[in-house]
Amino acid sequence: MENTNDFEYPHTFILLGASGDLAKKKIYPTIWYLYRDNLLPEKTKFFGYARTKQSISDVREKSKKYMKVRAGEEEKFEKFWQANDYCPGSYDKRVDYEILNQSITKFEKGPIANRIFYLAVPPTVFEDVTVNIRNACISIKGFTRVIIEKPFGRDDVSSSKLSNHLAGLFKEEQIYRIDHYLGKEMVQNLMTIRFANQIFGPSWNRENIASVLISFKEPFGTEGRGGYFDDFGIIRDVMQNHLLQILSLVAMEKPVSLNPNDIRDEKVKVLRHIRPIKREDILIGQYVGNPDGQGDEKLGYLDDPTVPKDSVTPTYALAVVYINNARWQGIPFILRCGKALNERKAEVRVQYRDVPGDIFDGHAKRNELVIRVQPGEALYLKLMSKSPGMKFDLVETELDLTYSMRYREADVPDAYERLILDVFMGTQMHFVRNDELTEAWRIFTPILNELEEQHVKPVPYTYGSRGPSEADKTLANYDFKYSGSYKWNKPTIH
Ligand SMILES: NC(=O)C1=CN([C@@H]2O[C@H](COP(=O)(O)OP(=O)(O)OC[C@H]3O[C@@H](n4cnc5c(N)ncnc54)[C@H](OP(=O)(O)O)[C@@H]3O)[C@@H](O)[C@H]2O)C=CC1
Ligand SMILES: O=C1O[C@H](COP(=O)(O)O)[C@@H](O)[C@H](O)[C@H]1O
Repeated sequence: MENTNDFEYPHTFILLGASGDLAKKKIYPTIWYLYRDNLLPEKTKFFGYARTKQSISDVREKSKKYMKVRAGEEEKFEKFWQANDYCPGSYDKRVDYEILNQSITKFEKGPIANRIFYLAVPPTVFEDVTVNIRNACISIKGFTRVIIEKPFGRDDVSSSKLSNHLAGLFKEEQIYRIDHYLGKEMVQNLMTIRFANQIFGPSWNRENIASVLISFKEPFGTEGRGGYFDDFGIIRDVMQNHLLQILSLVAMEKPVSLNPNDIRDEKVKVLRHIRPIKREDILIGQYVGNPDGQGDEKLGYLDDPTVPKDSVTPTYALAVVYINNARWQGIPFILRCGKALNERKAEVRVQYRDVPGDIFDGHAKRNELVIRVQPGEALYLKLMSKSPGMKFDLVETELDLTYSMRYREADVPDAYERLILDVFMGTQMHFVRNDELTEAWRIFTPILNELEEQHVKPVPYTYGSRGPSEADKTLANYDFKYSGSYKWNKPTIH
């Protein structure tokens, strides 16, 4: 067949679960921004599909407050909604998908037309939806691509069942598993930082690096979403996917090329060197209310009415993984994530070893390369310098690449914008391949089972704190040194 991967052909983007939260808060705004910026094929038609009986005007109304329309963009915004349609239907009845198919076909003029399905639906209907797309809706004159959202199962067995199910319906190159952290600017920058700078390559190993800390922090709790969360917990929600994806980009060997499969081959390879996490290598926590806090901060996880009163689901976890290869053997990679903490932050800290043969009476602190994913993308390298002036003292300082200062005009796109555009373009570099998923579950399933079977009680930490007090001791035990003496002189913008 002719290469159909061309933006001149008609494309249809079908959003299943169009009545849901993700759709209104994230996907409709995202496709609008892509449309507004003329990034999509000109002949793109959008279809919403869900059980709710409503019109496209209702969808528009519900997503209105999440979509930014700047002055002068009103006309384009109207055109965007004219390119949208909504088709109500059930998830399990083939006949409804046949009606959807007929509606899509009406717009597919010409010999070639492509379809992209975005599954913003709960896992319970996932199998029905994919079977019905395959049976009634695939494009017969172009490509069909399917975007799926986590959870990709809840352990190795359920994930492999899901993978087998999908493999029976679509080829791997048709499946786009979203981990939205792979769409974030600084996560995408990891490969560039590592492989386009000779300064880092030679020291990126066990001889020079003492430990690596990869953190995710959120300043809010489950806020009524505890029902979903309680079945998964923070390890499945954040650590097994987002943090492990970051780890594989930090630790993998240089890929043969930028070809998506060459990159994903290296990511899988590094994961294969990790043994499953052991009980002694993990600390779990659950937040409790802060009586002195404001509003929601007063409430602990167990106060969420959608959470069982005796739940032992962790809302915080710190786990250490070791990569048993020549580059990293013995070096702790510390993954740390939690909800209801003191701040919103996602970052990687690569901490170098102490300087050998110290001539500065122990005043030389460790170098640390910090890759700040959010908020406020930044890359800074903490280093020692002579204090300016007559004295010969040491001062802790940094080489600082703060994006908002260095790239003032740059517009850093949202993760979903990049990822959805990638699907139109057919590049799978920033999507999770099936074998990556298998490895991720191999590493995490035994500890998840052990924690659940033994009903291990998480340690309490206060809403709004930095997490369980034990965590800093654990970090120190795994050779992550915090001196507490570094001060950042925030530059002022002139
Ligand atoms: N370009 C930029 O944006 C730059 C920003 N900065 C800012 O300067 C400030 C300080 O820099 P930073 O790199 O964070 O350096 P620090 O070494 O001062 O702090 C590092 C982190 O260590 C953690 N920490 C605090 N107490 C302990 C402890 N007892 N044991 C172990 N860890 C501890 C905290 O994070 P946690 O609670 O997550 O553990 C803290 O953020 C930050 O706000 C940073 O964002 C600095 C340079 C450049
Ligand atoms: O996948 C998830 O990520 C969000 C955090 O995403 P971010 O882009 O805002 O950092 C988290 O709140 C949610 O629990 C989790 O499922």
